Amino acid sequence: DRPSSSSPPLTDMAERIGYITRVQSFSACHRLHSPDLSDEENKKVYGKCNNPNGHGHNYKVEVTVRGKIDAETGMVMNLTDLKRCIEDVIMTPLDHKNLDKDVPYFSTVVSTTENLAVYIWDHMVREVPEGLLYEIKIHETDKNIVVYRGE
Ligand SMILES: Nc1nc2c(c(=O)[nH]1)N=C([C@H](O)[C@H](O)COP(=O)(O)OP(=O)(O)OP(=O)(O)O)CN2
Ligand SMILES: [Zn+2]
Repeated sequence: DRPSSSSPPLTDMAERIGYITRVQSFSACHRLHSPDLSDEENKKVYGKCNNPNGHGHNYKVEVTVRGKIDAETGMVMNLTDLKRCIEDVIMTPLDHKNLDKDVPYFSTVVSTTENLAVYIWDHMVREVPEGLLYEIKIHETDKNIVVYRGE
């Protein structure tokens, strides 16, 4: 039977799932050079991005978490906490750095945006509450965008 207009609104007991995203930009330089290829092959594969002195990007990263909207707080997680995770995982180790020279991970892994997304995922997944990390999306340029979801 339909509740009368005077009855309190039905509390929605269904589990509601939300996706929240925080965006952060950072600047870094790199050179696309695979240790598994010869210098000639590197030049062939990466072209101008293999120039020895490297180049820079203003990367824009979108970190998305997915989870239940908490009935009491109304939050999937506090975006202030996500901001701190981004500071620790992205800004401190990557901002204004040379990815290949300042980040040990990229001393043996070519610093493509795909690999950068994997790096950020692997470190972010340890920082956010278990099971919540959904997606890392990186805009390397206005035209180049990479998505990684932990697969
Ligand atoms: N699959 C990938 N391909 C390329 C990557 C990458 O990370 N993954 N990265 C590069 C270079 O880093 C380069 O800086 C970006 O490529 P490009 O689009 O050529 O950059 P432009 O500045 O030339 O931008 P346009 O506006 O398209 O000219 C290359 N490939
Ligand atoms: Zn580049």
